[in-house]
Amino acid sequence: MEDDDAPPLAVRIGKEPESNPPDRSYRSQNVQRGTSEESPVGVTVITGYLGAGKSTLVNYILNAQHGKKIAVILNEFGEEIGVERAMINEGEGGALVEEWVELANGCVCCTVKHSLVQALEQLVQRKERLDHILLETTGLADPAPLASVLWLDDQLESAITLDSIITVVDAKNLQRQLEEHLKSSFFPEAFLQIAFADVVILNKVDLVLQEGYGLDTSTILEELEKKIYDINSLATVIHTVRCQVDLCKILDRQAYGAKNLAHLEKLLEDSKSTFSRSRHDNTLRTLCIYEEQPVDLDMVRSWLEDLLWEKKSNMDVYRCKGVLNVLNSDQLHTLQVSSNN
Ligand SMILES: Nc1nc2c(ncn2[C@@H]2O[C@H](COP(=O)(O)OP(=O)(O)OP(=O)(O)O)[C@@H](O)[C@H]2O)c(=O)[nH]1
Repeated sequence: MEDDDAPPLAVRIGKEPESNPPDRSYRSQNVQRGTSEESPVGVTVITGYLGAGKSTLVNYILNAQHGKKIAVILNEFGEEIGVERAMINEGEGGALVEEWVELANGCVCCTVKHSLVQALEQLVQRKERLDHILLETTGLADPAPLASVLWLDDQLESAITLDSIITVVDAKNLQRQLEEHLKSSFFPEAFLQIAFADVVILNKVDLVLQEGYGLDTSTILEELEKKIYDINSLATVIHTVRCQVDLCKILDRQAYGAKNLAHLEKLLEDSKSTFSRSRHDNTLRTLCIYEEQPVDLDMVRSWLEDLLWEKKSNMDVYRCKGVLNVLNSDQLHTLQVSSNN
């Protein structure tokens, strides 16, 4: 990983950078290039740990009344293409989405980074102009290299702009993920995704309410918010159930526009000295199962029980999803399991 890819951990800074910005003139030139021609297309990066609710947010945005022509780039860690897309309601004949791009078999933050650049180039060269691009990363993505692609790529920069990085977190699992990260450096992605966010969506608040933990709900949520601010004091935190959020709070934020440039540069510089290099938790693996024949639903259920609850395969499963062609059914079924839910 190159030094330029190191992420900006969000740290509290004073107002001085405005008056004395670091000398990164290439960036300033590119920002000016973007404003002198047609305004660049905003890209919202939607990140968040496995099963936190990223696709739920994409669905919510696409189905809202925003009047925008939106393209969606989906990135899947596994090699099976189409599973992620099956989780999203594209509308009648795909009407809700202007264009889809699926990048499978690797993470946009590392192995398929170049495919991302190509995909973005193609999207902005379309005859019919897009209003916005949503990029849903894998749950294991580190936003830092993505931000560097979107901020610094010469070919892209005049045509697109990083509008915002939205990190969706699972209110029920966040505490455990952060504790384990501190103890053992597991879940580095969960930590980095928050460090990098412009907006953190504290999702699945309903599950916190259900569980209660013997504490007042608002106390639990306040504690979680505090943990988020400890990592990133600059983020806007929004509580949601099923990612239902006012779109004004997440689209067209221009969070990384020229006016925040000095501030961002400062974050990037600061992060270089403080960042730990363990980008991916390499104890995690993905496994894709492809079955040509229709499956027996009872057998699938029993197999899942053995896998998830009895732990007969001797592994922890953080996320499981799929599209099932079920015996004696003329409809496709989707399968969703996210850890501890
Ligand atoms: N109870 C509850 N479930 C939710 C909420 N938001 C999402 N879910 C469910 O959580 C599961 C995972 O949601 P997704 O949107 O697919 O999560 P994701 O982050 O896209 O998952 P990956 O891409 O696999 O990392 C699905 O079964 C959702 O229906 C919520 O606020 N409350």
